[in-house]
Amino acid sequence: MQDTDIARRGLLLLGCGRMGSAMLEGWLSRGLPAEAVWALDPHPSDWLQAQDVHLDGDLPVDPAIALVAVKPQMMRDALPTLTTLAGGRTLFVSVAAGISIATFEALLGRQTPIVRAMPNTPAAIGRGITALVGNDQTTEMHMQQAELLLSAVGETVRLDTEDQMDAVTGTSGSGPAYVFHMIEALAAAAEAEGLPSELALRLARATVAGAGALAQETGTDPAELRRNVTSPNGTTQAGLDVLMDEETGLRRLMHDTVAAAARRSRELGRDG
Ligand SMILES: NC(=O)C1=CN([C@@H]2O[C@H](COP(=O)(O)OP(=O)(O)OC[C@H]3O[C@@H](n4cnc5c(N)ncnc54)[C@H](O)[C@@H]3O)[C@@H](O)[C@H]2O)C=CC1
Ligand SMILES: O=C(O)[C@@H]1CCC=N1
Repeated sequence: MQDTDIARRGLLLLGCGRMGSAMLEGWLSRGLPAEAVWALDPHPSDWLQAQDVHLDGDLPVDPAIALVAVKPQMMRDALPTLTTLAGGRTLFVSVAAGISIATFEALLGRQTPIVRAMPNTPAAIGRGITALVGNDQTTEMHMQQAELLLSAVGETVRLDTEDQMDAVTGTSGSGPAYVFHMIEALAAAAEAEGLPSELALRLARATVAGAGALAQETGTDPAELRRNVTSPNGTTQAGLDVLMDEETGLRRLMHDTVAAAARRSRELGRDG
């Protein structure tokens, strides 16, 4: 991140809570100089206050990117702080769930280049994935600049249309929480089988992390990886008979989970 337009002109972060901090942690650890970052947050965490970023002072004159990471419900209050930067050279990037490009254009003007993005918290360790889509004002250069920023904290993927964003939010934006709950549930089940809690959690955490890494690093079809674990009439088969039950199994639960999150994303877009 050194010697980039972002490092030279600056990055402005509006809202630096859980998601803003996860990304900022990733950028700083990948060489973005702290003095190139301006953060605005009325309730800065201890962690944020301990960074050498410009905190809650004047706006930078001409930041390359203004990244908006406030809650969707706070958007209408928070965004006017940045209107002096709208319609100029600064690229706006929003990570807010649900808030459409049209809403940003209404608040910032249609001349403003705006990228709507959906990252996730593994960005803190450089293992996030962010989906992006730009408005009519974003050029290929703007998209590449947003990708440069977000690829420093994980993978990036461009969407064909903005209406894919609600499903993306319900899948990869919220998805880490589903996986963390999987660790919790697996550990609780191990405890119920008599293991001490510390051992149960250690086994569950390493299993989810190891299986995720194996799927990611080999690129092998997860169904094949699953079959590789499953000996005919063995222990895994007995477990999967429960987990893959058509009526009560994980596929249906996950379907309903992602559908509920995507629906909430659409609601946030309507109601703020
Ligand atoms: N947490 C997550 O996993 C993800 C969150 N997001 C999006 O990121 C955004 C932030 O979410 P979180 O970080 O989870 O919430 P959060 O509540 O942890 O952070 C929001 C921050 O905004 C600050 N804030 C409130 N009013 C402000 C104002 N007027 N000006 C500047 N800052 C203000 C708050 O003090 C807080 O630190 C949301 O729009 C959410 O949809 C997107 C992807 C994943
Ligand atoms: O829960 C939320 O609304 C945010 C958006 C995706 C992940 N966290």
